[in-house]
Amino acid sequence: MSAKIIDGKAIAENLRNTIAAEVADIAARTGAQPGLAVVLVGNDPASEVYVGSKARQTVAVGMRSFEHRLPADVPEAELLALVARLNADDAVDGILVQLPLPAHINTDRVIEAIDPAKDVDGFHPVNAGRLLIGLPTLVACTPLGSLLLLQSVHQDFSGLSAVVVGRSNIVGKPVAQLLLQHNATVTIAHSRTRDLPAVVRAADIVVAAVGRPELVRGEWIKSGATVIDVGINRLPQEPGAAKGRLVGDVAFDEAVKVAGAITPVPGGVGPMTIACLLRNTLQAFRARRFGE
Ligand SMILES: NC(=O)C1=CN([C@@H]2O[C@H](COP(=O)(O)OP(=O)(O)OC[C@H]3O[C@@H](n4cnc5c(N)ncnc54)[C@H](OP(=O)(O)O)[C@@H]3O)[C@@H](O)[C@H]2O)C=CC1
Ligand SMILES: Nc1nc(=O)c2c([nH]1)NC[C@@H]1CN(c3ccc(C(=O)N[C@@H](CCC(=O)O)C(=O)O)cc3)C=[N+]21
Repeated sequence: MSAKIIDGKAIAENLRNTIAAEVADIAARTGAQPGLAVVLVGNDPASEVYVGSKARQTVAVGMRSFEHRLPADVPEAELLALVARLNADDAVDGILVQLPLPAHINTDRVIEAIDPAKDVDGFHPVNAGRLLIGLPTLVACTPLGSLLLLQSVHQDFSGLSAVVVGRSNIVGKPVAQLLLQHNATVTIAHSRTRDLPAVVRAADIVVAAVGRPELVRGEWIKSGATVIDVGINRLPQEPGAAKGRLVGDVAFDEAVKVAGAITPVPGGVGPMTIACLLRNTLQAFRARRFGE
């Protein structure tokens, strides 16, 4: 038996279409338009690609896109000053500072400088804390996208055991919180976990957010489990190829034979991340301008 492939690309497109319709409706009624500011420090080629596609999709759903590019050696104070200007700019509803930042910049300080009401990444301690407590908030895009993909398979997670591999603040921890909030029984595994294959084998839902190409093998997966592969790993370039192949944290070809449903890489969580960024921007816009 072969797993159902969860089509993140198609689900993301649906979500973007819904957002575009709502943006058009609000524009027709009020003349107001949501705005998203993306800040890129340095010129990492992968980040350039993401920032470019974010800007394109922002405009495609009818929002304003503001791109700010700063040199890799920009002083931290200058980045903080830009964030302060964006906080004060009424045309800006969402602010995203692309990570990772160069080593001389204190990432926590930059994240904490963002107005929580405009923190469409959901990384600010206020928003992370609200998620933990179960208050309405801006939820980090990749975790939210992962949840929406899971909800395309499972109505409810009651009685299901979920294993999240990875405990980063931007993916692992918030994914685990969302799963818990939706009644899964959640285990968080990481680099110090003993016998990871056995831990994963117990899971009805596996979320892999590790950053290790194809770490999770097919034989680790319980038959019929749902697998969400968050990993985006670029393999070394083969001779003659333009680019290295993109693979997830799960050995897809093996896991697809065992799982009940699985996300591909590319075309899984990645496209959902950007769609959820637009969703969060619309949410922040409504909250700021209409108090919704
Ligand atoms: N699709 C998307 O939109 C996005 C994809 N990603 C991708 O998701 C992946 C994870 O990203 P991120 O959370 O930022 O990564 P981090 O490097 O911040 O965290 C990785 C986590 O994996 C754990 N880990 C590392 N090696 C192992 C191992 N051998 N066994 C078990 N656990 C291990 C680490 O454990 P410990 O804490 O003990 O060190 C850590 O908790 C990456 O591939 C990244 O590219 C990230 C963001 C968005
Ligand atoms: N402040 C901040 N917020 C982020 O959300 C953030 C970030 N920094 N830094 C980097 C990571 C990574 N990330 C991705 C977004 C989209 C795809 C995506 O669309 N991937 C496509 C393929 C893209 C390709 O071909 O390279 C896919 O999986 O199908 C991937 C990864 C957001 N991140």
